Amino acid sequence: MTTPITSTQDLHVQAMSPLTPPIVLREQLPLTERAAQTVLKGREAIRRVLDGRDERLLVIVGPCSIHDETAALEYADRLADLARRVEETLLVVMRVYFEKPRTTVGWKGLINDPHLDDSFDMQTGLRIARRLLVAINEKGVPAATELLEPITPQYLADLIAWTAIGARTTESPTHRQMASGLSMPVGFKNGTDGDCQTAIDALISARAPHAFLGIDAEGRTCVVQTRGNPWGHLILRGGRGGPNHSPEQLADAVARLNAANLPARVMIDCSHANSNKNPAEQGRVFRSVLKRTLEEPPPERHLLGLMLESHLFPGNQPLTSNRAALRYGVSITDGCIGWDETESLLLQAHQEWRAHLRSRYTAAFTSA
Ligand SMILES: O=C[C@H](O)[C@H](O)COP(=O)(O)O
Ligand SMILES: C=C(OP(=O)(O)O)C(=O)O
Repeated sequence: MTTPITSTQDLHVQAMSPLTPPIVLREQLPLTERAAQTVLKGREAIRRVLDGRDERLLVIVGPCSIHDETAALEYADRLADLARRVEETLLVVMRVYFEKPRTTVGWKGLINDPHLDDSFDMQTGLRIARRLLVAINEKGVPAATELLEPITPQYLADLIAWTAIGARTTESPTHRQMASGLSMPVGFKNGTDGDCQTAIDALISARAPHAFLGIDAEGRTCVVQTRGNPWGHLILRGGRGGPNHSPEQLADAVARLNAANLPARVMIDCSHANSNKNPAEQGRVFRSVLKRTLEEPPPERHLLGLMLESHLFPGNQPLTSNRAALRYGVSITDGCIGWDETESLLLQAHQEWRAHLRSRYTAAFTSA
């Protein structure tokens, strides 16, 4: 008589439910011609800002997380109009964040739990995310997101112009490998400890080719071989010790990028630990970084752009699955600045940057 074999795996797994393969969702919600143009033009514009062919500032702005399609579309409409008004000086890309990394536990974003009730209907989450990205790109607004699950890009990456790897995953080999195969520029945040070396190591890693386990468009597990992504860049977001956007901290980051033979262009995230998670601080950080940059002589301009967490209305609110109890256009994750402040910050940046560029052109013309 044989002894029954005791099961040794899935001991802590409750259930597994198969998902529609990426190719099926992509066929059901296809990349339209207009959306593709927005993605391609957005990525090319970002690459031009990154390598200095375009002197505009890149501004990644939008909600901390998306939980309500209607509010996201209203935000995109407003941003489309504002982006046109400031396009001479600012390249505006909307934060359309569907995946939230958590320090411990909490709501993990619209893809993970679209009904906000721990039902984890990711099939619907992916569908809403894709539908929203098509609609936002159709409005001519390029989209930025954080990619957290390495499965997600097969479902959505054709609609993304710019990606972040967050503070909690910058050190993860999986995310560095994923970034090495992504088609768009990728910003790496410094780690939650505030040290930018983790992100610099990530930049080196993501520029290199990798081979790793992933999925293809049909959803089959496969070996993915990448070419390396040359469009990685550093984002300073502060850390446990406080903000890291001071002139000295920026100079230190630039020195480290130079030492690693990486392009010395840095984005400053005005939110997160750079504002001590206080949304009221974001405007002050934005204005102070901008003012400093305006005073720097042009060849030393290391500021690539700025990030703002902004929604239709300021602040945040506790999450509840009772949607009727949620205030419209208010974040359910980190506190955001409201639309009025967003508009005034971007318009002010536009005016100051335009005056700055014009005075430089005039000086160049006069001295020629
Ligand atoms: O941007 C959002 C949050 O800062 C991030 O998801 C971490 O949030 P938590 O520390 O509240 O989990
Ligand atoms: C989670 C985010 O940022 P960080 O990784 O800097 O905490 C974010 O930008 O939503």
